[in-house]
Amino acid sequence: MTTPISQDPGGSVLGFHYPLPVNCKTECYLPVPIGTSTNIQLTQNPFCHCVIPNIIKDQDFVDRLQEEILDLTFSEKNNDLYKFHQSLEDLKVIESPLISRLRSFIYKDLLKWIQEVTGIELNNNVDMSCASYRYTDILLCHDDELDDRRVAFIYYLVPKSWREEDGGSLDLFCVDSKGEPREIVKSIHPKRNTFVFFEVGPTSFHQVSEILTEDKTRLSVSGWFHGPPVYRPPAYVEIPPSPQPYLSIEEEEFYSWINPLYLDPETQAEIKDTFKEESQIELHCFLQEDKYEALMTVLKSKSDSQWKKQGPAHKRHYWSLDNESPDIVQSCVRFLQSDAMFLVLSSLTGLRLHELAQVSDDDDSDDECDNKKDTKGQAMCRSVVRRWTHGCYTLVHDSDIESGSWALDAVLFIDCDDWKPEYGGVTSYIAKGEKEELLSVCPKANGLALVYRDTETCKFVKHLNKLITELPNKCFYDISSVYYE
Ligand SMILES: O=C(O)CCC(=O)C(=O)O
Ligand SMILES: [Fe+2]
Repeated sequence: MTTPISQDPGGSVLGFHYPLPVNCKTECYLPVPIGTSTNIQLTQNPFCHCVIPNIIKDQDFVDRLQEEILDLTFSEKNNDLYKFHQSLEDLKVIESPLISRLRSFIYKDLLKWIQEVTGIELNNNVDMSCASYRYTDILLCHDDELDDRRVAFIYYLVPKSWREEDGGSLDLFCVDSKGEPREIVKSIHPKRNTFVFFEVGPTSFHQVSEILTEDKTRLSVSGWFHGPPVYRPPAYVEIPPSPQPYLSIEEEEFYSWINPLYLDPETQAEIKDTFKEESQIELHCFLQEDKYEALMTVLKSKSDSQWKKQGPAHKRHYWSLDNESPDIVQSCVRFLQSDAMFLVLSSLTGLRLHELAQVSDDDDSDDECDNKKDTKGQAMCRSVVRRWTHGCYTLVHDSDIESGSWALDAVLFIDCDDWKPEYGGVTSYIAKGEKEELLSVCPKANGLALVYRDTETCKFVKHLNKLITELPNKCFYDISSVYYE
């Protein structure tokens, strides 16, 4: 049994004549709609979503709508999660004829239909904007949950020639037992004049994969239907591996690693002055050249299977080294975690990372630091060896315990000659809840980037995009250490 959604054929300006499906709570494949040659697919897996191809019958309307959208002003949106352009105008009130008609189609006809099909209660709150994704743009894994969003929708206006290889698929993730995204189980490739909607909930993890075509634009109109908020279970909080106190290594071993420049008291004093002023500094040529080269050679010789993929996708994607066999990489980590290194870092930063560290009088000037130092115990450190390839990133997330404490970040970059910020892979520091970037660190070969961050600062590594495939190596490595006073 079917019922046309539009009671008045004249009123259905966009030619929406799909029959109303009955009892669509389970996976089903709806009958061919009247007047079109395609099918609606409503699916429950991995979460309730629906693809309506060819939704608007009038192709001329679609083409003119696109022209009207392209006349809007777009502004760049760029942060840890995304890079694309979004319309500036408020589409809630915009009066351009075709966009207004699309809006009323979505918020009258479609809203009613979606409520019936999904059983989700919706109100008349409207959210709608246009997005334009170009080469290397992306929207990483997220769940859309915010306040009373209940159903997300996207109407695609990509060129007819859009192919799978052009990227920009809407990827849907399934979740693991902790409710975190595990893997992509479905990719919806954008098609002109296709309308997609899905239920927003704790498991609605999805992403827009990177745009890989240089000459086509993925244009879309998207937004949310709102309704009574639903219960959201608290997000899983992960416990990072515990930091460790410093290790003892042979003096000789320590001196074989470090560039002697950084042991010179005068240089140390200069670095410390800059660091105290700016809370950050980049130390060039940090390792002795022969050690750096040897370290790089061994890292490059590691097989893919020695690199372990780190997730989940709504927090991070990079490769970390499963370092079991003793080799030069492990020696470098031991050097970075050594008591001598804690002491040198104290001299370079003025932080008290070692009981023998001299803390000068002017170190007591900062009240905030004072309070913190009163409560400190033994200094600790944690290190990870990472490989950054095309598609890697980290995201800022609410349940990040890591960014809840004062810490000194020390990242040693390897094999990243000629790295350009537009490739991604840049570490950005931002104040919690703010958009403005406080600092960005671009990988520099054999550079040690030191950043002292407070509890209100978080960091992320920007998505590494397709531009890195220009480079012969197509990746870089780092050893990231965090020191706690
Ligand atoms: O454009 C798409 O396919 C999805 C967009 C999306 O997920 C969003 O804007 O939150
Ligand atoms: Fe989304």
